[in-house]
Amino acid sequence: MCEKIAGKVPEPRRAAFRRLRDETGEVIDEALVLFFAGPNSETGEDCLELQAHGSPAVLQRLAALLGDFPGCRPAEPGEFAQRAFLNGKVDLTAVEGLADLVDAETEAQRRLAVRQMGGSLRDLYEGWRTRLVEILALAEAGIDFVDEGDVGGDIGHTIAPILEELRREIEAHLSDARRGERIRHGAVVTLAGSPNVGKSSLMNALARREVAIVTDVPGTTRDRLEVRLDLDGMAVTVIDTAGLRETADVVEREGVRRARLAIKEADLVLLLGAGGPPISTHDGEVETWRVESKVDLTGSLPGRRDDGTFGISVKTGDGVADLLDALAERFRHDVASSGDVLLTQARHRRHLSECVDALAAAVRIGYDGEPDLFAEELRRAARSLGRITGRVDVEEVLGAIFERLCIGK
Ligand SMILES: Nc1nc2c(c(=O)[nH]1)N(C=O)[C@@H](CNc1ccc(C(=O)N[C@@H](CCC(=O)O)C(=O)O)cc1)CN2
Ligand SMILES: Nc1nc2c(ncn2[C@@H]2O[C@H](COP(=O)(O)OP(=O)(O)OP(=O)(O)O)[C@@H](O)[C@H]2O)c(=O)[nH]1
Ligand SMILES: [Mg+2]
Repeated sequence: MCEKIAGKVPEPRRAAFRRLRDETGEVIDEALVLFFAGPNSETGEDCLELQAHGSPAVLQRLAALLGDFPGCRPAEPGEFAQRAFLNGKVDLTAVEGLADLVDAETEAQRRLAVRQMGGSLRDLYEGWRTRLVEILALAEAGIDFVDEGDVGGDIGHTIAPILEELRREIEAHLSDARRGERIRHGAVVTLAGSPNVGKSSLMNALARREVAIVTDVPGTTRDRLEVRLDLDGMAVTVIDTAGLRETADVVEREGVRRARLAIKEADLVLLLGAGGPPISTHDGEVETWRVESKVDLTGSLPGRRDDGTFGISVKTGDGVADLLDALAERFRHDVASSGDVLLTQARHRRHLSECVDALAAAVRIGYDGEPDLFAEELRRAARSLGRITGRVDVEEVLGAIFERLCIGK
């Protein structure tokens, strides 16, 4: 430890009150000081915290004084987490969990992130990797000693079902209907329909503020507008779009093109119409709910109807709460599953798919078919799992993960 502060550092993990002074003895601030002795700290290194009053003047003066300490400099973005990783305190999935926790807006996002930070994914993936490495050891023992004649024998029969079981487990984890990723990113609900049907009015009602311009001129909305809602713990992005119609106006035509894109990327489309025949979105793929708007004018029934459609009036407010309830209900399953061990990143999905491919190749080749090639596929499968937690080929994934974290994390 630096000799300037030796003897003045409080006992580890006990907050102490200290007056922070400059060289002349002038008091800069009154602070709480907390010392963590490595390796029992967040980064695994010695950490000294000065919990001062956060005004710009105090921080600037402290930063300047600390800059004079040998080896002291401001942290790079994500450097604390990076050091924790490099010192073996956490794996990559825990760092990703921490980054998600810092960004979490809803209860489902928080719960998913905190579990991941606590090692839920690391345990799962490292567990699979350990099993693979054991099988690999068995296979390699067979390969190495095959000339000696005795170990080879039945290895192929022993290994095949274990590999199949592993592959099945990983595939089940992969086919989760993207629940984890949807919780993390938020579900997307797109408001669509002809011009003037009240999409932007509904948007404003859902957002409880005037996000979108509303006028009685058809074709008012051209840009795509987004708001984030917290529906009983689920993050939902609602997108308002340009009314769908053929038009010679170049600007509006671009708006309609973007509206169609927003419909494609939606988890759910609310297709608004002022009664009359249903409007086609030209896309049967996306789940679509029909919403009859302006029921105060038509006299139609507000709320959810027996045929699954909704009636709303943004003017009187009738039916809007029912629609919100139904949306929350629609995503309740996702919120409930935030306590499960879920895949949360496309990065995990990619490596897991590689792993499954390699396992399938290994099974196809078979230990008895071509032991060297078989073992090579198993190594490829283990490497893919190792990349998720950061046990191998770390460099290429590091930057992408750590730069998401803010300075000082
Ligand atoms: N004041 C303060 N609050 C904070 C942080 C911090 O660094 N300082 N954190 C910053 O992100 C978070 C807490 N994260 C922490 C993570 C690990 C350890 C730690 O001392 N770990 C030891 C002992 C663990 C234990 O007692 O179980 C270790 O891992 O060995 C401390 C804080 C949120 N709140
Ligand atoms: N009476 C009544 N008028 C409504 C209701 N909802 C919207 N309006 C009116 O309908 C007109 C069009 O509303 P908008 O929300 O701008 O419609 P839009 O679908 O966004 O229209 P575009 O952006 O042009 O596609 C405005 O004059 C609104 O005040 C409603 O529930 N009842
Ligand atoms: Mg509009």
